[in-house]
Amino acid sequence: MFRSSVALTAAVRATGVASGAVPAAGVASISSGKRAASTASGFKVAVAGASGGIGQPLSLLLRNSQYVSDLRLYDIVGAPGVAADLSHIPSKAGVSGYGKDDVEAAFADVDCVVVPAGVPRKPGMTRDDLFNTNASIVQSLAEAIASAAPNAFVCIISNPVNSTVPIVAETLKKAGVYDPKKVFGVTTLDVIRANQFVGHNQNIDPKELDVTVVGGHAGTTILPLLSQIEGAKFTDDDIAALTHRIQFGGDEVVQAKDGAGSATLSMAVAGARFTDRLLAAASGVSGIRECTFVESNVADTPFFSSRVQLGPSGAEVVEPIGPMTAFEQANYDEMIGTLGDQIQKGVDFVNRA
Ligand SMILES: NC(=O)c1ccc[n+]([C@@H]2O[C@H](COP(=O)([O-])OP(=O)(O)OC[C@H]3O[C@@H](n4cnc5c(N)ncnc54)[C@H](O)[C@@H]3O)[C@@H](O)[C@H]2O)c1
Ligand SMILES: O=C(O)C[C@H](O)C(=O)O
Repeated sequence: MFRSSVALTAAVRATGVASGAVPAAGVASISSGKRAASTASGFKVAVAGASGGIGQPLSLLLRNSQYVSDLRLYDIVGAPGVAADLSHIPSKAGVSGYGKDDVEAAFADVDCVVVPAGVPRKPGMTRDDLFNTNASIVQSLAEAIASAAPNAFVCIISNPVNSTVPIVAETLKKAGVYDPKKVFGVTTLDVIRANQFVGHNQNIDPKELDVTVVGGHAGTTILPLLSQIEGAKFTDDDIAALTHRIQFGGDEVVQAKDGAGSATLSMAVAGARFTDRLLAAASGVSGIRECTFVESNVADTPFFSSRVQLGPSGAEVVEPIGPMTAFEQANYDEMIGTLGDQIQKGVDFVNRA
């Protein structure tokens, strides 16, 4: 009743991460530091930044995904240790860890690379303040993907997403391997926050919701379309307060962690949900529609997060934004220039002289 018009529940049940499904018990066949050979049907998935605050719980969740047969953990520090730890969790799937100099081996022929590598915010910082450090990290990882896994899906978590996704796209273009259907900015945390905050406001189970959140992933560029939630009834004050909380939910966590980083556990759940659904769609499960930041022409910027129909080739159909209220349109009009500037900043970074 309250859901957006999507086949959400079926998709959740079909994928497994959300329900914590673990494949049948077996002996982990791969020890850390070695290249994995798949022992179960599924996809080869690499996590870049696997030892970090997001990387570890995300890898744990992906370890339990029915769609992952070979999990490669890459980080400049600590990945073999994380892989050794995960390898003791019963699964037929392989898991292996790779250090600083082994990025090519980590990514070799994988089907999907998920990237939570890079520094997180501290209180008082914007996501854009991370650009100077994270732009180079993401660019170098994109170069390795272009070389070792040119056909892989690439799921970018590293901030500022509004700029790091264009950096990946431009880097892959330069290498001649860019497929716009395969590069995704992971904005799922905005969606799960919206589900949680709206669910409590409307007194319904947040797990029954799948709020459409469009735009980008930074402050006012995050635009939840609360008017598109079927059956919900909001006051104008609710809409203003919920919209602001969804836009600035990241700041709540940064402030509460008080210098120790930003959202990690909720992001791991969001990253695992997106990856699992992408892989489910790639394996032939139909009807999967997720909000994600992709190249498209549905808005006035070359990249935009909106609902995307996922399939074997990736982003198969980018759906239009749909009807917006005057409040939502005003928010869109106010932020779209900023979003365009942040995208252009990423493009310029790669194409600088
Ligand atoms: N998209 C989102 O919704 C979202 C949500 C939360 C955090 N983030 C972003 O995710 C990133 C990671 O956050 P975190 O809390 O996990 O940070 P973290 O510092 O805990 O972990 C980052 C990891 O990246 C690794 N790393 C650094 N350079 C690397 C490289 N060149 N190759 C491989 N690994 C490298 C580090 O060694 C570290 O283990 C940040 O940029 C943060 O802003 C995005
Ligand atoms: O807020 C941050 O810096 C991390 C992340 O983008 C979030 O939305 O929690």
